[in-house]
Amino acid sequence: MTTANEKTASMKTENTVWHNQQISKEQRANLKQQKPALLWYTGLSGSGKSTVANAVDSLLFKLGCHSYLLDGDNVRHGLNGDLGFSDEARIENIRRISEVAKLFLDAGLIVSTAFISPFASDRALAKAKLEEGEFIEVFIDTPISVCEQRDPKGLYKKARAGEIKDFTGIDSTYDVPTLPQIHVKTAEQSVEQCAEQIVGYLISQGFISEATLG
Ligand SMILES: Nc1ncnc2c1ncn2[C@@H]1O[C@H](COP(=O)(O)OS(=O)(=O)O)[C@@H](OP(=O)(O)O)[C@H]1O
Ligand SMILES: Nc1ncnc2c1ncn2[C@@H]1O[C@H](COP(=O)(O)OP(=O)(O)O)[C@@H](O)[C@H]1O
Repeated sequence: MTTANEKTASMKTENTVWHNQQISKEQRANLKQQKPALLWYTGLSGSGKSTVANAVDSLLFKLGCHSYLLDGDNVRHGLNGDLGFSDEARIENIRRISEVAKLFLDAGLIVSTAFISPFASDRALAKAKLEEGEFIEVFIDTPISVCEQRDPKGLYKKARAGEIKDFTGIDSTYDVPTLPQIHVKTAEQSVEQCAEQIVGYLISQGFISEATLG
């Protein structure tokens, strides 16, 4: 398996030079009166990543925050449309997402990413790209039995019938987060409760302040 590190090492960047920009990340964030953060949602298919991340993004919007949501299915329609679901493709998927998220943080935004992101090593690499404290792992913890019962896209049914290979939780690995900053259980909490818990964390950690809320 090619790791993301090996991939980066093989990139042809010898003749490119980094340009510092005149406007800093801090200036951009100050203008928005918030601290950039990355809410990194992870969980099985059907666990509720998109639903909860959308609820959080809507709440942030209503509160006057500047945020953006990168959603798995949507990003795979464009930027990552060339990637499938082998281990290698998932690693490259998460590598690209973490780089895009980093750019959005640089623009001063509160970013949400909603991808299965099954491998702990890739989530650790995404975290390592950011400044201390900016990476907030949000574990959408939903038992596979509940995900399978919900089956909003009929994918578990197809995977069980052998029509989809390498399906997460069935014949492809999911590394359960060991120390997520935020842990929500969608089988026990409503969407609203999950969203309030997550936004509450952002307020308690100072990413959103009185100034942001006006
Ligand atoms: N084999 C297999 N395994 C898991 N998921 C599959 C698969 N094939 C298609 N899908 C659909 O793709 C969505 C997951 O894409 P991600 O980019 O989040 O996956 S990953 O992070 O690269 O593992 C996932 O979306 P969510 O249900 O929103 O998680 C599925 O709709
Ligand atoms: N508390 C909850 N939080 C999130 N989703 C929930 C909850 N209760 C039920 N659901 C339902 O579960 C499904 C989750 O689907 P989705 O958000 O697309 O998950 P994922 O993005 O992880 O694949 C949706 O149909 C949603 O309405």
